[in-house]
Amino acid sequence: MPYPHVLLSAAVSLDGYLDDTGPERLLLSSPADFDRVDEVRASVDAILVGAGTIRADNPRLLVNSPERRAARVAEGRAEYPLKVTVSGSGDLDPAANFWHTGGEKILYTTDAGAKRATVLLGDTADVVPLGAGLDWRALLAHLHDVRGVRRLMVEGGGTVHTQLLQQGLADELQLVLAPLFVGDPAAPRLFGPGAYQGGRLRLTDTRRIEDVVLMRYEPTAPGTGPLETAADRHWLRTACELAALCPPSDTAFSVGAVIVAADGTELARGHSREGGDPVVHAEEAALAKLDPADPRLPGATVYSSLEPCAHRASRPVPCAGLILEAGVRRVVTAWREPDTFVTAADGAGVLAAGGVEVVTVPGYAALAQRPNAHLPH
Ligand SMILES: NC(=O)C1=CN([C@@H]2O[C@H](COP(=O)(O)OP(=O)(O)OC[C@H]3O[C@@H](n4cnc5c(N)ncnc54)[C@H](OP(=O)(O)O)[C@@H]3O)[C@@H](O)[C@H]2O)C=CC1
Ligand SMILES: Nc1c(N[C@@H]2O[C@H](COP(=O)(O)O)[C@@H](O)[C@H]2O)[nH]c(=O)[nH]c1=O
Repeated sequence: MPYPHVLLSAAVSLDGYLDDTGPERLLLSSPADFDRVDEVRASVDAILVGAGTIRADNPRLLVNSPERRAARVAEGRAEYPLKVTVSGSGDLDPAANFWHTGGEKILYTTDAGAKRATVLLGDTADVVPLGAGLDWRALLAHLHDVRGVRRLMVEGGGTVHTQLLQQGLADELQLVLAPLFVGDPAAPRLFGPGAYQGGRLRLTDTRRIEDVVLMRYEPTAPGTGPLETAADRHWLRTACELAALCPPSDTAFSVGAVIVAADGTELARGHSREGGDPVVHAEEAALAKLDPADPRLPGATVYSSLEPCAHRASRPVPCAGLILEAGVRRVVTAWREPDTFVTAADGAGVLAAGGVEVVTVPGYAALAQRPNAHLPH
């Protein structure tokens, strides 16, 4: 199920706080950084904040630059991004600036919250109940499928940021570190307690902006169950892109594969026909780079642009068998094998029968097929 690209944005003090406990919003960003935030807002389809931020800050969440708004309109987009909020209670102040500035507004809430919010808000906003609880995946799917949102900027607060990161739904973090301290344990923190990915995130950019530092990160750790995470999509895209390195062939697929440890460390990568071997497969090439006794293998995820093979003429063991032998318990793939070379190959079935969690992400099938466009499938 496709979701928007989710960008978490926040400014944080040196001691990790998002705000103080005073009545006014704490300005952590510098003037130039607020302008950068405005630029990011102008680039997205929707901006989301939690109900706690509406209560604490009474934000407008506008694109303030007239030039940026004009550019959006010139591109055929709405002048302002869609404004999105979440509330379990539905207890929202109808006089808040959020509802009376900018473009369209949407509230995601519970069934009980929707009853309360509808009374309070009338037709000021589109009120969308998501059931007894608030399911973030349902929210993201609704934004993508019903509202056409492809890029979502999340501007907090900490409760919302924490959930999206812990549930593996954040594609990107844009954090600004401000040179000041809050020092009040009652103040809201950027990230709360709970289960985060182990290991390190990927640092993709740093930039000095006056006296603050912008840091951009991407989560790296694979998901752990049947649902794909943002990090899974990142690694699967890498696998698909690796297939471009394959020497051309009219008699075999071009496939890329990456093996990633549970903490997000890349262990090995490979592609079809790598290193002058005319028949080696991507998963096989990647696994061959690892010690079979590597203790990280049982917790690792194999990403392969094409479903691992179930039958081979050129080798004794197909890739599904190699993966089982390696003790890997999770495989993420973009494209189920068509009948081009082997009829009814079912590598996913072989893996599942061996106890491996196989996750297929159809949204990446076109990318996996691109280097194989000359083959019938
Ligand atoms: N420095 C910065 O960059 C930023 C700072 N901030 C600061 O953050 C603080 C607010 O953060 P915080 O208090 O964590 O509030 P949030 O903005 O994260 O909102 C939390 C509220 O959202 C609703 N909500 C969130 N998740 C769920 C869920 N799974 N199910 C149901 N409802 C949910 C609930 O609303 P309800 O209570 O209605 O049920 C909850 O109380 C403010 O002080 C603000 O200034 C905010 C944004 C950016
Ligand atoms: N304090 C703080 C942020 N706070 C965010 O900005 C929102 C208010 O924006 P506006 O409606 O335009 O005034 C607020 O609700 C919160 O999401 N953001 C930042 O980049 N840096 C900061 O220092």
